Amino acid sequence: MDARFLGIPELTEVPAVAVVVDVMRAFTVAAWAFAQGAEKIVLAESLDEALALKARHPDWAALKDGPPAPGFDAVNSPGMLRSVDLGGRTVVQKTTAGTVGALAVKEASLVLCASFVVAEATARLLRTRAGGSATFVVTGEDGQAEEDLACAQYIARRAAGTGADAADFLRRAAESRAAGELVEGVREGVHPDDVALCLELDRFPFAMVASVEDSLMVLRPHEVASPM
Ligand SMILES: O=C(O)[C@H](CS(=O)(=O)O)OP(=O)(O)O
Ligand SMILES: [Mg+2]
Repeated sequence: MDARFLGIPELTEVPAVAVVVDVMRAFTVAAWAFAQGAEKIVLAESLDEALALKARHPDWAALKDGPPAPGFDAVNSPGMLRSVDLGGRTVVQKTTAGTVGALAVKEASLVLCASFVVAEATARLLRTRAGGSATFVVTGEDGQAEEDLACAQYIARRAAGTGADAADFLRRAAESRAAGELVEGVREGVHPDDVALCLELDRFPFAMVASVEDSLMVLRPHEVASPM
């Protein structure tokens, strides 16, 4: 597979196929939201847009990163979200890196949002749909976030059918600055299990596909059949 790895500021043209990677924590959280029953996730451009959507749809659940805030129902923490029943609900998500990265490639023909918990399903979907090339958006730290780069490189290797020892990639993520900040309590809205949950390889069998629906960027789970 012809894979390019770019930070959000480096996205100067619209890629055909984009894989937007945010391990800690937006797209681990998104996968957990689907596991908890969410029907879809609307990726909001701003906190104000998230609140406006919530005001228009009071039954939707609004989620942001950082500390809890008035008007929001949840924070960007897989450890906290895994005990919330989201059956049939729409979630509105706004975070610092992940949702921004997905919105930056909203015009691509195929947009996948990914993390380690959906790595194999994402790679499998790429094998069938990518046509041999993909741009991986490394959302954290302007493309330098080690947890996102490691996950992107792992998925690219799996999509190419190249052998990849997951342990090396997971170790890089575990030693990343983001993991350290989450463990040390530098970041807010954190559950003690968050880092471990972000490092659970292939916890979920679905990939996550984002597309524009009624002018909103909407993320949905996409079941990927296992090879026979
Ligand atoms: O919630 C997160 O882990 C980060 C935000 S911050 O670095 O904690 O402020 O957002 P994400 O978009 O999920 O990287
Ligand atoms: Mg991140």
